[in-house]
Amino acid sequence: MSKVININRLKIELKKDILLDLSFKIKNTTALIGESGSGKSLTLKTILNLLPKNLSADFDYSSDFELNYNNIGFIPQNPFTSLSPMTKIKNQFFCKKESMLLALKKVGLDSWVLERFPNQLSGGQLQRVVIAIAISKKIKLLLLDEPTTALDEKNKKMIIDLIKQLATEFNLTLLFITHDIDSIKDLCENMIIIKKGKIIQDGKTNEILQNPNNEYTKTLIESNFKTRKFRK
Ligand SMILES: Nc1ncnc2c1ncn2[C@@H]1O[C@H](COP(=O)(O)OP(=O)(O)OP(=O)(O)O)[C@@H](O)[C@H]1O
Repeated sequence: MSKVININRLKIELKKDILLDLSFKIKNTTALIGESGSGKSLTLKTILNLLPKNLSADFDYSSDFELNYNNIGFIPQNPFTSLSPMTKIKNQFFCKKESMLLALKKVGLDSWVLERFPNQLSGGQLQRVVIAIAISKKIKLLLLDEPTTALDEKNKKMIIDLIKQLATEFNLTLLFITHDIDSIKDLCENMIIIKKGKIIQDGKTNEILQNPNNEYTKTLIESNFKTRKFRK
């Protein structure tokens, strides 16, 4: 079983305005869903200790491990900008070559990647490299910020399937942030819906999809399925 992280209090203020006020559990595979501006990135930045200085944070959590650089992997939205462009892939890992090769193998890549620069790889390959770097660190929690947004449909599915497989194999706890319910419905067991910095609904993904208890959740679900039909 993966570890549960209890976010007891996550409150972010900008002067007198409360931007975020949440408490929730990150359990197994959990998705945090909300429209633009709802507070998804602020939640991630707080967990990663990367909050801008103009904001004040009241953050309290409990878990079996510390939320720090060694235990957390982060997969950002855009693989094209998340790696250093002038640095060969082999120098973007922070481990021995043996561990690099092992991690690359887990994401379906090989040693040839190590001598390349990021702009010599495709989006799908780059996102796999980013995932390989994360798992090479023996992390416990994987944070994902819309990791498939910059990818085409084929790569999207490949990355979601890969994350699912690695989460099981490495016993990772996942927090997947997105506005796209469609991308997480087969991956995340639990779902938290946020609006304007507050939790609107949370529970099992399949139960929420079958029984959204408010208009906002319904709209998020419907807009996803509409977009999907439109794309076909
Ligand atoms: N550094 C900051 N200073 C002031 N306000 C901020 C700052 N960062 C974020 N905010 C505000 O906090 C709210 C939540 O922002 P956040 O970036 O977490 O949204 P989001 O859900 O990630 O949106 P998106 O899906 O568009 O990325 C927004 O109203 C935003 O304007």
